[in-house]
Amino acid sequence: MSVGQFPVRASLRMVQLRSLKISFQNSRGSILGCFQSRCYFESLSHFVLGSSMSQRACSQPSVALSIRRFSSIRHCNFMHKTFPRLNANWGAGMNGKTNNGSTGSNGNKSSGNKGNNNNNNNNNNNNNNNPMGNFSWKDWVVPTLFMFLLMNGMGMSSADRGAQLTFQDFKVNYLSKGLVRRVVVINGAYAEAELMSGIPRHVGFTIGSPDVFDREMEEAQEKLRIPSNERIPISYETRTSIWTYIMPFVPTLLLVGGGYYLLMQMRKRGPKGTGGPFDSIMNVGKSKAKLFNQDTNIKVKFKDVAGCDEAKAEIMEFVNFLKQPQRYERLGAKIPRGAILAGPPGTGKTLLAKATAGEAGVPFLSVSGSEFVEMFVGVGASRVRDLFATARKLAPSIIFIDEIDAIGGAREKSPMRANDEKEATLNQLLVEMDGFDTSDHVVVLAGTNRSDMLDKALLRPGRFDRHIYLDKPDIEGRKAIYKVHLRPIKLKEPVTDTFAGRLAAMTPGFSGADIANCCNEAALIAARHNANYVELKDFEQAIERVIVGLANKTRVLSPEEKKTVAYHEAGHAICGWYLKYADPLLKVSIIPRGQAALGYAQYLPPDQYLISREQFQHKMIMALGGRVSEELHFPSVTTGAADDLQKVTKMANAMVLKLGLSKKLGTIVFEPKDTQMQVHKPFSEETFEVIDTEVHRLINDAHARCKELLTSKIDEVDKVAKELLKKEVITRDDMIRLLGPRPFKEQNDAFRKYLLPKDENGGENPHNDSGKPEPEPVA
Ligand SMILES: Nc1ncnc2c1ncn2[C@@H]1O[C@H](COP(=O)(O)OP(=O)(O)OP(=O)(O)O)[C@@H](O)[C@H]1O
Repeated sequence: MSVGQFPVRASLRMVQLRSLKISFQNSRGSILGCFQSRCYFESLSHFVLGSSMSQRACSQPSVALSIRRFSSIRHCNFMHKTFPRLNANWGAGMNGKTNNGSTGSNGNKSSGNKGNNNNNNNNNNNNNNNPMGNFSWKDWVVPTLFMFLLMNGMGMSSADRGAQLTFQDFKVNYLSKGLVRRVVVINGAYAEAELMSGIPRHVGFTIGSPDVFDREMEEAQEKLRIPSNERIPISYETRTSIWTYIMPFVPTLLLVGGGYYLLMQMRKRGPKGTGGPFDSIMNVGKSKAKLFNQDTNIKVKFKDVAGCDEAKAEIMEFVNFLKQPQRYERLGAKIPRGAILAGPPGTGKTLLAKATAGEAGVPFLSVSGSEFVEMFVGVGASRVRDLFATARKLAPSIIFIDEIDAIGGAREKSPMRANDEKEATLNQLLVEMDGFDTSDHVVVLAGTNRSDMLDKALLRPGRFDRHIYLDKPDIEGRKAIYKVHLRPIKLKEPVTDTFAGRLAAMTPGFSGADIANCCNEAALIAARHNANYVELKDFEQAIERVIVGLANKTRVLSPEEKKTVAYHEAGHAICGWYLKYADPLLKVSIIPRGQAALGYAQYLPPDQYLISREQFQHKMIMALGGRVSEELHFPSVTTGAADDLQKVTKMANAMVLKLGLSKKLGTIVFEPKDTQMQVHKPFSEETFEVIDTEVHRLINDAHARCKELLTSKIDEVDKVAKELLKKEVITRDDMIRLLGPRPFKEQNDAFRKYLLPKDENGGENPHNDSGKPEPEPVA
């Protein structure tokens, strides 16, 4: 009996048994199809044979994805399509039942007599309504493949094994009835009996061991009195599953597949345009330079770079060359290939390079020296090659390498300390700069804070022929930079020369970046107070914040500590007031600020390039003012002068060792360069002793002179300290009120020009601020 001729009786029995049904559903819950294990059909045939084995037979490994009432099989298109005859019979059976008034599989009550045609129509309707129709073959492939593999994975398909029995069942139902043609023992563990005819063709059962099975078969046949020449032949086979071959490769396949999938995911999720880490591996040798051109529109122009006119003039030549190369070439001039922009941090090197590109209107490739450095040898060199190749393609163009010291540092002489990757990168840079001739119209600009440590080969003419030094701006430079950065700031009045000059005078030693930061801070402070404009007081606060840090409100000093700080700062202030070469005093405060300062006195040093011996000595006396004041006013001194003492020692050492300002030691310098390690002392023991005594003498002298000064001004120190304790902050005006005008003319011209009130600094007082003759400086 074939499955196609499946009788109604059997199907009804199955409904009662609530047998297995495998269904595939998509994510929306629609049934894609269902699948009935062969064992299931085989088990049906056992019912037909009147066997009670079907339930056991259905205990085939659990392949069911969902177990439902068998009746819902009506929705299974797969069954309808695959087994049309079964489908027809099935429909007849089910509907035959419902026609009799019982509840149909879908719970609907049917009425009226409808023949098979109607049933088929119903089925067709069901098919049409079936959501499965919307799915493509792809929806079938994965689940079907999965099922196939799963069933193979169970060792052998149910078709291989036939119905599952016990040896006892086999003896009673098959052997004793003479239905068995032959038996095959598979893998020594499973016996498959081929039947004479009918369905199933095979039945099977597990055995303990072949020997025992042989014996039991012998005994069973003996008991059944089967003559020895008619005994069932038993053969032995070894069968292997497809999985036996596949399984060893599965971990590898999973690893490779998983890795590939992860890479793909990372690539998808990487930052836009970069392609994620996958791309970074692939493009490891590519230059990371950022390209700016007319499209990306470099908005920086020379007018935005203030206070470095000489540097601008130098670099302007590059711009002219890139704009009109023939003007130079027709006279046989070769334009310099590159320029090193050197100088302290924040002095506008990058800004100047950008402005050059902005003015020239040519592509600008900007890269940082550190971007060439990679763990792998050769990557840096490859990036350099790529950078220059790109620049040549885009010519005329500008390459800007910021922080070139990262790759251009002097090569190590000792092989022990050599760095292959760094040297390979530098060599490639040297080659590329030699390699392109001036007709390439590529200009290389490089920025560094440490031009002293660059390799000499890089600096020779023909490579970086121009060395442009950008120093911290002087008062006029600062004024110009303030004017640039005040442009976007909302002030009450338009920026005047005096306003910018006043700010510039208050910020000696500030770099362009400091000034930009200061302007921004002032705007932030004004915004914090909800002000409509940014005012001078906001700038003053911002400057104070940049110089000495934020007021430290959490650091609370005891009254005793506060008194010590007040006298300490008053000592500094008095020294500053009565010493001829002291810088103008702006403010004294005993409010703790920043990390360590418990108080501070703010002076305005001039832009000064030469310092005399007297000026040095006065600076040392001023620095010692705090400690000496403590000595004079308290029984014991504190640690508060640690920083001052460090400064004084440094100054004394510099005077003796570096500046030739010691009379005893004379004009000899012993200060080693910062870059060199000092192994041997470059002086004899006698000279060492002289140095030692000279340093001591200078400090002791300064201390004695400071003590002399503060003892003579003990009342003034007292007044200032008391005022400080009362107000915490005193200004120059308070000092004038307490002590009278300073007896010396201020040395700082910028201070006199922008910060001194007119009446204090009128043309009538050429000598000093008080109008009295200057006293003799403290000798
Ligand atoms: N001469 C200047 N004129 C106007 N603004 C300036 C000037 N110099 C510096 N700045 C301001 O300081 C910022 C930082 O300057 P820049 O990056 O050019 O400094 P740098 O010299 O390259 O510093 P580093 O050596 O640390 O790289 C600039 O964006 C600009 O706002």
